[in-house]
Amino acid sequence: MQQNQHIAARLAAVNLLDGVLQDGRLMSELIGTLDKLPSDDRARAQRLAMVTLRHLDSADRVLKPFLKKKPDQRVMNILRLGVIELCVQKEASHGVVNAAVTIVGKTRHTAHMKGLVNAVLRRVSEVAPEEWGKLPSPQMPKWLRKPLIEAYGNSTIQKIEVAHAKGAPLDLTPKSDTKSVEKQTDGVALPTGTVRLQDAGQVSRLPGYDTGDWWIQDAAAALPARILNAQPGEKVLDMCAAPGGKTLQLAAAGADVVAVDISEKRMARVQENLDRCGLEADVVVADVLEYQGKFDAILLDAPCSATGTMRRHPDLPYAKDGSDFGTLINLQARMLQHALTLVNPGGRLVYCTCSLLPDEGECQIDDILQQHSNISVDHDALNIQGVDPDWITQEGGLRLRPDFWPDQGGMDGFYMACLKIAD
Ligand SMILES: C[S@@+](CC[C@H](N)C(=O)[O-])C[C@H]1O[C@@H](n2cnc3c(N)ncnc32)[C@H](O)[C@@H]1O
Repeated sequence: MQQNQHIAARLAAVNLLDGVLQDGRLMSELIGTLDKLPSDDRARAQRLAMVTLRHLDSADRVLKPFLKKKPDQRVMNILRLGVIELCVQKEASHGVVNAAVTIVGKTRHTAHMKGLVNAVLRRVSEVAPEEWGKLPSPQMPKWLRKPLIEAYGNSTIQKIEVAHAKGAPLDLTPKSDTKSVEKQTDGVALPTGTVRLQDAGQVSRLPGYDTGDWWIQDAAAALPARILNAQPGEKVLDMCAAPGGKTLQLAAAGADVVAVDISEKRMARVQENLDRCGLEADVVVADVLEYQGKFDAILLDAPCSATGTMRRHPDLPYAKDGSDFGTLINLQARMLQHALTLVNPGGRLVYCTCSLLPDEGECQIDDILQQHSNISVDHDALNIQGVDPDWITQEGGLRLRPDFWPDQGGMDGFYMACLKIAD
């Protein structure tokens, strides 16, 4: 029975890999396919698929000498999963090889590859686990690596790849008191006030979850709202708000917050989070491009490539190929232009994206500054606790990268800038 369950989880992991690598779908879109599995198997399947995607380049390097010709994608994914189980999960070789052979035998068009899978994984199990630690960090796919090397240079990209391979810890934003959240969760407070947990386990079981003392938010993602520095009673618009980490920060600061997002489903999560944390905001489902009103301060967290979140979402560079980035860059520019019409004179706007691509960050701000003589960058806004002056860019924004804070567990890639609108 136990053995069958493990086969079920491994089979589901291979199906997830097929979904990402063959069909170009994100893991978040595929999770629903696991609904029939018991929760332990579901978690195991997701974990196995995520670790395999995170180390895909290394798994392929290990397999290459043992394959005269690359087999079809499904067989390749079964082999990749086997390599990861042997080299990362350190599972016993007989169980890994038997499971892989069983899975390859389950599908008619791959069943004839049982012998190859058996032979390759047996040979991998003899040499690879020891060699694994000597491999370079897995590289991201070329379509993304190339523009990022152009933007940051080869050595920075190598450091970012080291950070991606490590994955991400769990970061919490305290509702009010950092010290008590640090103590309650046994976490460590980072210089910017985020509390970081290395081995969190199930989030809803952590102390302070039910009482809404904190919410999950990467340390980098917590900075745009800190830079906006909303004041009690100020009228603040959170554009593109769901799932609501920044809405919660703005509401916790005592601002009068309107949170707008086009996704009804995601906005239901914003309301749930507000309720859990005992905070209030006006939650509106709408297209921000059509939304009207006047505000003292605006936070625009525009939809983007999400390339800054790859350490958390290793499926992203495989499910995407960059073909939709032009549309996103255009949408960001339109949202930014519209947002500026909603700010009161003398007000401020923080623009941000969880992207590593300068086209979605620095270039958007450069364009706005060229087009509007009444708008300037608020350099003083970046003067907040824990922000390293080295992170400040030429035009006055903040460029955050996964390779920053390497000894503390890194941070997501992010860009943000605070714009001032003249009176
Ligand atoms: C980067 S996420 C926002 C994350 C959020 N600010 C937070 O901190 O939790 C981008 C959001 O933009 C929303 N979005 C995309 N196009 C939109 C539009 N035209 N109008 C409103 N929201 C939109 C998506 O539904 C998504 O929730």
